[in-house]
Amino acid sequence: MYKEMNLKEVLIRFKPFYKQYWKQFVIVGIGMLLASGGTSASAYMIKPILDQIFIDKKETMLYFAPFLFFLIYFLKNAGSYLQTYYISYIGTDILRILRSKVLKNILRLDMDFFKRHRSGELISRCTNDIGALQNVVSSVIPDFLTQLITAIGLLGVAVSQSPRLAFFALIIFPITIIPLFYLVKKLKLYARNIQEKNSDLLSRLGEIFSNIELVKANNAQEKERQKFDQENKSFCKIILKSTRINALTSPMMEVIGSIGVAVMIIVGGHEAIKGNVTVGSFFAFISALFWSYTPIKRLSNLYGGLQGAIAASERTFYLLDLEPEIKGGDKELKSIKNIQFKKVEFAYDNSSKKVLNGIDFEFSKGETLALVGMSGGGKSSIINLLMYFYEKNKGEILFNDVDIHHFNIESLRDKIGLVTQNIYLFNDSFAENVAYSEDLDEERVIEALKLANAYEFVESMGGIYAEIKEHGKNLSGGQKQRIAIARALYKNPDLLIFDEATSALDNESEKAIMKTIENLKKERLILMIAHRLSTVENADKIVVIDKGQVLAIGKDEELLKTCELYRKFKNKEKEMKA
Ligand SMILES: Nc1ncnc2c1ncn2[C@@H]1O[C@H](COP(=O)(O)OP(=O)(O)OP(=O)(O)O)[C@@H](O)[C@H]1O
Repeated sequence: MYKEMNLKEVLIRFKPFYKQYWKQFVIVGIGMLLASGGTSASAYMIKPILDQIFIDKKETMLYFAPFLFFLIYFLKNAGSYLQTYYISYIGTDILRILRSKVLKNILRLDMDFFKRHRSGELISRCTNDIGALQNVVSSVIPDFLTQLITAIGLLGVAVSQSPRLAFFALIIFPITIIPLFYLVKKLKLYARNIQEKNSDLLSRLGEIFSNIELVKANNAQEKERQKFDQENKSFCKIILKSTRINALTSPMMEVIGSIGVAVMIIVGGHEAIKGNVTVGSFFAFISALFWSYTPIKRLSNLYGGLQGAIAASERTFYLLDLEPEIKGGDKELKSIKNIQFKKVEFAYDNSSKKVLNGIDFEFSKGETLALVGMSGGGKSSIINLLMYFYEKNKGEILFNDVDIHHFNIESLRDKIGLVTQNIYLFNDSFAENVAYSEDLDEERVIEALKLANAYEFVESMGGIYAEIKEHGKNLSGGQKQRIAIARALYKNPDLLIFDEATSALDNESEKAIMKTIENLKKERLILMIAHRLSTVENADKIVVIDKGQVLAIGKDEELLKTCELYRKFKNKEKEMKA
């Protein structure tokens, strides 16, 4: 699904982000040089201390050396501080930008994308994956660079003390690296699996909590826990596998490395006995070699950590690169006067199963159009196409005689107010919920609430600035629906769409809202879907949809005469009422 990347590709992708931080990078560079140089300088100091103080017994060195030691350690640690803080600053800030870019791009994507990905998975991508990158950018990469410079510096000291001994060391050194390659490959694979399992885990939790009523009503707590446990177990299993490999790297390298150091003691000891190197040089050499072992070992561990970042980068850049298929055009939709469907065909997911198969209808400003028909007939799919959530496969959807694909998507959706069965409320005040995407205007909020027959109950709950808690859990189904209707009305759209929007209302409220809708229609187009035919019998046009096709179009009394399916629906409703 996402393109595999190597470290170089990941670093290249980060390049545009790095540019603005050049000043901080200069400070980090100075810090790194000081920190790494300090370690090498301490190793280098061993030779003059041993040779001049202990062997040549020079007293001046006795006073000079401790001062130099303090200075070296001061600079080394000041460098370490500068490097740690500024690299963390760069990392944190880059990831703040990246997180925001990822969300911006995700929000641009087609509705289809959101149907294919579970929300838990997307949350995990925006938090865990980017969190993994943060850890790496602000700690692993700088640590990696410091350790690398330190190791090079120390090896330089070793070479300067005795090139002959260093030559032996350099033969042994690569042997310790070989097993690393195998381990690192494994670590990358595990890192990718860990991130996938983690997002599975979050998705499952998200599903449990958002369906909590269903879970409790069916006493499915135990079943859900068992399903969660399975995911939880496989998540832990993969973490342990990765930890095992990670934990193995360092000891393995140390054991192999100790053989190398043992050989160096024999060879170096011989050289010292023969007088080819001074005692100071020998100790400086061995110290540099010993000390270089710590950064090399750390490097191997950090390289393992980098694999996690590469896997996280693959997933993050995949999201950042995704393009919506529905792009729309440049034309601004200023107002809607007329809407026409001409032989529209549509299938979800490019499948061969056509959900709409040649839909034709038309309606204009001042008219109410109702879509009725059997469940699964394709009514909501028509609305999905009108909102441009999906692209039709064939035919034309015309707004004022111009096809939908010419219009800028934002300008199109600005002109449409959509109220669906699913009500979305935010933990915010009534006023904020009604004004939602637009600026809050108190008078307009009150007017919209009054039109939606909701002002009275909002007043009784503390007024328009009272908070809606837990996504509307303190409201009844009908109350929530009235807030959603007020939100659609606040936008003052040209086209109002009600998809089963009055189904949760009692008869009184429904009648009141239908009256409002009737008053609103003069300046607008109204599209309604309703299972209760009584709701739509006053519509100017009723379109009977069956199996993705238009069976008949007409007013209530016409359809009662001409359309058998409509008659059947109407009779069924009468029987139910009786
Ligand atoms: N996102 C989707 N992906 C794939 N198929 C879908 C999707 N949404 C709906 N369908 C299918 O499209 C067909 C038409 O569904 P649609 O929701 O448009 O019907 P409807 O007339 O609005 O039904 P209802 O009255 O029950 O809401 C159904 O067979 C449904 O299974």
